[in-house]
Amino acid sequence: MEPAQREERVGPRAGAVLVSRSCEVPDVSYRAFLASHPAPRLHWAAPDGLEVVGSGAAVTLTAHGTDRFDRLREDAATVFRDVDRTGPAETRPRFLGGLAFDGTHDPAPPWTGFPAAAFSLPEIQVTRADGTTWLTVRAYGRDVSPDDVTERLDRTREDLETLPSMCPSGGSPGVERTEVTPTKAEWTTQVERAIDRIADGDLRKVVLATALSVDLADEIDVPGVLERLRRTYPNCYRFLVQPTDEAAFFGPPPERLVKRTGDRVETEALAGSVPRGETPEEDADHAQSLLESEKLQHEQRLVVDAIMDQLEPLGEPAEGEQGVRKLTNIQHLQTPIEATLSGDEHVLTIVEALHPTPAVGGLPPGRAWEVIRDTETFERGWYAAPVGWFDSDGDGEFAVGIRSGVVGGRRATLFAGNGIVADSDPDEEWAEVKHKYRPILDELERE
Ligand SMILES: C=C(O[C@@H]1C=C(C(=O)O)C=C[C@H]1O)C(=O)O
Repeated sequence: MEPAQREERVGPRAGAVLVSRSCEVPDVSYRAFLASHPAPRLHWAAPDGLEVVGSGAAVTLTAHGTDRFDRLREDAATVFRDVDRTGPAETRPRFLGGLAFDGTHDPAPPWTGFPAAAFSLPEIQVTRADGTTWLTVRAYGRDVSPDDVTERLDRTREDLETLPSMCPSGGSPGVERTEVTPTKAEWTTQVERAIDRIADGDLRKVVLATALSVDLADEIDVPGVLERLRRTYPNCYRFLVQPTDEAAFFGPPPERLVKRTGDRVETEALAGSVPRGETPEEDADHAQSLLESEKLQHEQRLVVDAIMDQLEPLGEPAEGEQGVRKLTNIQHLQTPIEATLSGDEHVLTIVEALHPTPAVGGLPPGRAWEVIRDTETFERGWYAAPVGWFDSDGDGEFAVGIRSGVVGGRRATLFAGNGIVADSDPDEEWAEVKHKYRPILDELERE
């Protein structure tokens, strides 16, 4: 099914028009859509509503370096300058994509095809919002014919009707071998060194991550996995960023980095973790220990205060009531934070101000990043970095790309990290990190 995989990315250009046509369609299986459309493929689902799936890229914005956010905002403004579109607000152009953890990221394997920032407007997109499903077809260029786009919309609508509404489950690929970086012994040394640095006084918290390299017995059915994650992690985001057939980054992250709607900003501090219990009593005991732990409350407080400080220059932040966020495999301390913007700040500006929060970086941020770079022996790539969408008004929503992995062929690399503070215990932190692999690892292992 069209469109064919493209070698070349189409970037923003002066004088080009974005032509977009949409129509309402009967609900479509996202899994079937993804399975029958080639890369580039994108998927975004927020737990409270918007679900988007797309194939092809009418236009792609990429950026590298410390000014990558400025570059994205400017290039997006160029694309949005001339838009010819039909359809309701739900189908307005939303750039979907994300960024690498670090602006100077170099796309070496397993991150082939993932620049330091990349956002696209899919050529074919299905949007589900407020119980309605829409199909959108787009083209971008200097001599795009709107009639051609309308014709393509009609053809694509017919194609969609032939998609099965349910597909048989592809099953799990099976795991042949796993290798974790660092080893348990190396991790213990890394955590002890981080604790020493904290004792020295120039570091308060650092999030150290691990990478699990997995050799698969078979190729993975990513659309099938995303469909199953909808059921196993219903209160999480779900995303897929797949620039080519060679590499797909995906996962069910629980953490919101930011949602901007007009002058309203919603974010959260999510830090401090305990396992779920086997019984309701054990589960409640774990939750209680989470709330009562001085160490975990300290970790959470550092994140809340940092986010409040990071938002302060942009508006008026307000801290909500702390609670326990229960996921299928783990529970976290969570504090919602809201802000009213004082100016018309683009969601990318807020992303830039917040990323990385000390939930995935540390404190102070510059020092923590130095420690991460000195310590971790693999590239974070897009792990723990912003993934989401933005529109022409500067509204948008981003998750933190954790509980995630990048897969190509029969090799998957999963990532998981944990916040290290003064009284961290390497063994406990190790056990906790392993829990964070579960959402994807469970899908890779054969039942
Ligand atoms: C870094 C990760 O998770 C983050 C770290 C947490 C912690 O230290 O307790 C909890 C939630 C996330 O903000 C991860 O999942 O890889």
